[in-house]
Amino acid sequence: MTAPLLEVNNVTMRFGGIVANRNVNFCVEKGKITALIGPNGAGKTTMFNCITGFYRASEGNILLHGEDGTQDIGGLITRPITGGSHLATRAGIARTFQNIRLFREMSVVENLLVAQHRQTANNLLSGVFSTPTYRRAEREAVDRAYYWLERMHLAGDANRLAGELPYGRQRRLEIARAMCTSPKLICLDEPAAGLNPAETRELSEVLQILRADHDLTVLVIEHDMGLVMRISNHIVVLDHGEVISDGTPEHVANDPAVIAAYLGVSEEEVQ
Ligand SMILES: Nc1ncnc2c1ncn2[C@@H]1O[C@H](COP(=O)(O)OP(=O)(O)OP(=O)(O)O)[C@@H](O)[C@H]1O
Repeated sequence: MTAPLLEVNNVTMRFGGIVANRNVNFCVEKGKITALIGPNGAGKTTMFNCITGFYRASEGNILLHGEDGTQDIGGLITRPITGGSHLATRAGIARTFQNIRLFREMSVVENLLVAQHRQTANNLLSGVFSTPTYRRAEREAVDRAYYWLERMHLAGDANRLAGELPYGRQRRLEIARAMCTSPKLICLDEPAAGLNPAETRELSEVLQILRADHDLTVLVIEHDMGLVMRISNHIVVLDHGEVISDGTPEHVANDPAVIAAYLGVSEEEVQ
């Protein structure tokens, strides 16, 4: 096992009396594709929201390791005054959403430039006076946007309105936008939802290319088991908020606890 990029340690997340995640532990290895799966209501999206800094876990911690040290995601989002989920993005965690959230009235390329706002907007004065540093940052942002459009096979759509793209392309645009933040870890929430089989195949190729060519680490929630088994190096299974299985695709696919959870029967009935 290579070094973990992300560690989820004893995370419990409560909404009043509802326990969405209970004492969850798992690691995301650097340069691998890890899938988080489980039946509906298992707590996958809640876990994602904790990892990406949208929620502060009620208990436990989530650590992102990097060459620049270790960041505690819960600590970043609750930092006094400046804290928030943007600090998780800044630390190197990007995400896409179950329901696509693009700027629909902006062009495709504008969506990618907005994502790079932090890199380009050094300060107000450099923008007003269009200093050489500011112009270089702008050029780099445009280059990065077109680079990811090419990689996601969207270059021909650069000037179309994002909201006018077919659904499968909008999904790829969300991934391109996340990649423009130069993440260490990209978290994809049901990227194949609503895609037809051809689009799903294309998505699986894109994810494998991202991992192989860019040494990217991917954490994905997905219900399409064909896709999960094809692309994942490691699978974590949640049921009723708890981890019930963790291992290779072969291990998880043959685990009686996982089969029971998906069939809605007890483990003894499967064995
Ligand atoms: N903001 C919230 N307030 C109260 N309960 C919540 C909230 N978010 C999630 N829950 C509850 O937590 C549990 C886990 O929900 P979650 O959305 O994380 O599951 P999931 O595995 O992502 O489900 P699905 O596969 O259907 O998207 C559910 O019982 C859900 O009703």
